[in-house]
Amino acid sequence: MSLDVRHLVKSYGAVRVTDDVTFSVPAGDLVGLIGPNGAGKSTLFSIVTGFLDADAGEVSFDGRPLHRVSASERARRGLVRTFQVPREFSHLSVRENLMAAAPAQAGETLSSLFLAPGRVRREEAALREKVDGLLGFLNLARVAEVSAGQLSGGQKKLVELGRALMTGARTILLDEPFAGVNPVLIEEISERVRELNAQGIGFLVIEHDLGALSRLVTTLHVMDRGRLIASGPPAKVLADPLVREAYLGGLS
Ligand SMILES: Nc1ncnc2c1ncn2[C@@H]1O[C@H](COP(=O)(O)OP(=O)(O)OP(=O)(O)O)[C@@H](O)[C@H]1O
Repeated sequence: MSLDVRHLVKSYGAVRVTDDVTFSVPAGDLVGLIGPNGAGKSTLFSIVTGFLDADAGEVSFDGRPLHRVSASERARRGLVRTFQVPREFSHLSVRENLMAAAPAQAGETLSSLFLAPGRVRREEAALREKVDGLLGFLNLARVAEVSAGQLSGGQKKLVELGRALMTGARTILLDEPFAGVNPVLIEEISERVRELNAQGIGFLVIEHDLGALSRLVTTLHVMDRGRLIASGPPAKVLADPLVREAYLGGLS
């Protein structure tokens, strides 16, 4: 399902945090979004996934405009984000975190518990099977019963990915999946993303680890001070003098 962002504008006071941003994530593509601190990347994610309203511009998913569509409805349609700081339920186990991310089940209404017990049982069995499958796929089976708050940074990122997958997402926006993650788990997360992408799930990934991101994505978009300044294959984009200048400027 393609994601299309057209002429997106968002200001805080006099500062344009996203300034006429236009780009697409074609269905099933693997795309990176980079830029110096404060460039506007996370704000863009929040607008695309419905956590924040834009001042102007349009976001469409699968050809349908998302104007006034809530974040939860966007998730139901298959467009889901993760957060820079994972938002797991720290006191719940990893398994419970995944269960809690599933779309509403028939068993959650009291009436269907009485009127359709067979359906409720079937849905619960299917849910358990899905969670077991994901725990195995994400290499989290060993820690399934551990409180999510006790996991390493990288494992928490895997739980976030698992929670996104539980919703049935078709396009997932990952906000800094490698931040605070050790190199071994960075490779593991990358591999899982590649496998999911091979199954047709599209990704848009914000990341400051440009080496790991470049090995993962086919296209990079670069933001600087709210504007999109470059797009293309990673090697070409990272060699672009305008991009190098943006990063050096950001470091000074
Ligand atoms: N609620 C807000 N009110 C005012 N300014 C904000 C708000 N949220 C973000 N900003 C500002 O908007 C700009 C863009 O922030 P944003 O978090 O989108 O950047 P980013 O590219 O994701 O940065 P980083 O890589 O550091 O996470 C920053 O200057 C930030 O201070």
